[in-house]
Amino acid sequence: MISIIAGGLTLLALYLLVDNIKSFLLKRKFNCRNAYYVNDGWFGFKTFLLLLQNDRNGTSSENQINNFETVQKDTFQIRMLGSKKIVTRDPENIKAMLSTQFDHFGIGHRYGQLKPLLGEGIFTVSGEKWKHSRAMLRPQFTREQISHVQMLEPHIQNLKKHIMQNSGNPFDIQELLLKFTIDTSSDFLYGESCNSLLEDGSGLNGGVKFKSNFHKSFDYVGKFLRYRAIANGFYFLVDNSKFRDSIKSIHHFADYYVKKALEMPPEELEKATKNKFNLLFELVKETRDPKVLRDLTLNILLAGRSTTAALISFCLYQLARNPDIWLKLRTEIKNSFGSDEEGDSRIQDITFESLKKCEYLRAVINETLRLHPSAPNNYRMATRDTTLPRGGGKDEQSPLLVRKGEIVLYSAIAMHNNSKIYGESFREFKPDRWFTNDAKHWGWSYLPFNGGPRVCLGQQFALTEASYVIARICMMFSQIESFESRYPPLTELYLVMFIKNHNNIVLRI
Ligand code: HEM
Repeated sequence: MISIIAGGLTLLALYLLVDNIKSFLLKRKFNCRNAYYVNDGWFGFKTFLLLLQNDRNGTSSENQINNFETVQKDTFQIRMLGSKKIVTRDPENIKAMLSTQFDHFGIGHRYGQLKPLLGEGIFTVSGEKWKHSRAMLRPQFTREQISHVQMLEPHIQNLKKHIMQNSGNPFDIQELLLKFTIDTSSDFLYGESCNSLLEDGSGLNGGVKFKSNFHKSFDYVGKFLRYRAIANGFYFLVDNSKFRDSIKSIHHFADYYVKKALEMPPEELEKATKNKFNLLFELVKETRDPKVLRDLTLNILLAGRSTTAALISFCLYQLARNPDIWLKLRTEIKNSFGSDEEGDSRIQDITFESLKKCEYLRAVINETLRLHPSAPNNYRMATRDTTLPRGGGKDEQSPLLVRKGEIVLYSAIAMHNNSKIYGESFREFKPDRWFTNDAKHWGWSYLPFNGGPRVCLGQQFALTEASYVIARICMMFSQIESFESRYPPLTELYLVMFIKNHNNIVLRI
């Protein structure tokens, strides 16, 4: 027995020795230097516990920004639970991973982590499968941009009813926005909304009781998946029966519509598509595999619903804190589309194109996503031995060796909050910065939607939907006030960053 253990240890020592020699030679070959090393002295256990603590306290996004400021580096190395990780906010390194060296980096354990909910879809797969998924979905997004705004108005009316019920008292807009975006997403994806905003229980659509189950299940699973992502390669340990039951109820929802679409005769399907766009009907023309249809639509739902709700929620939080900006934005919107107050609302004039012309609105949204990116951090895993262009050595100008299987964490929120890029006012909400010359040079330093081949497919969709909601709120209400005194606010991170607990605001006509 002792000889087996001794043999095993010798083999391990030999493997480590050979691996270290390989690293040494690769570093020499590519002129690499090491990145600054943040060592907690406990094999990364303290770092991990701190991460969980910050998560609980709502300070994890703040902590990400502070970590870079503390070490005064744009790239550093840490050890978490024994394994080395490179952490970066350097735009050059992020660009390399997402674009110029796209093939050298993959999405790591994402498939296993998200598979129970998403199966094989654009968000979870790589290589040829990903290319196929993306090629199938891309045409739907260009078409969709044109037709989607009119579809939003009935849901705006449902949202307004809730706001009016609070008649000038604080209420949690974030909760309502999550319902709003699941209503609009289900409408867009399946041609029928789950109508979670309707108070009359009319979630009983077509005999399936979605209302209470669907959005609650989706929220629960979203939270749970975050912990599977944190567990990294050990994601399979993060599981419970509520998680599995919630997924069943989400699948039940999607399968109901998929079955309905597959049972439709082709002429009826064609007629229905002409009346009103929905993604499922378009995809049924490409494939009749129910599992593929479920996976594709749920991937879009996960990617697009909470991210857009978070953007609108943070935007209203900022507008409520900044009366001058609210006034300036309302003036632009009133000039373009009128207002309820003046009795000259021109909802029919709000289109994809006319919203794009509202420059101040776009600057307000850009600035919201700079300070509060819905996906504040992300990671990639090296698929081969490779390098990153910067981060090595004291001056961080030397390349950095990344061995196959190593994880590089990148933080959009820390990059967006870097004074070297955004100047001394980097913490302030200043939409006007988007009209300065500096803005022309931000490029890869501004990355709310990622970049490169896996850039967000729904970027225009999300910007249009958020612009529409914010424009309509400006038209319907003359005053906005916030009851969240903390700045920056405490946040919670599931897969998407939200304001922790509630975003309590008041809207008055
Ligand atoms: C403010 C709203 C949104 C933000 C900030 C956002 C951000 C992102 C980011 C950062 C990624 C890259 C994830 C990664 O590769 O690791 C992504 C991917 C994606 N997003 Fe969005 N997103 C938003 C809304 C939407 C919407 C509304 C849709 C669809 C309706 C959508 C569809 C997708 C899809 C399909 C991908 C995967 C692309 C691929 O891997 O090829 N997103 N999004």
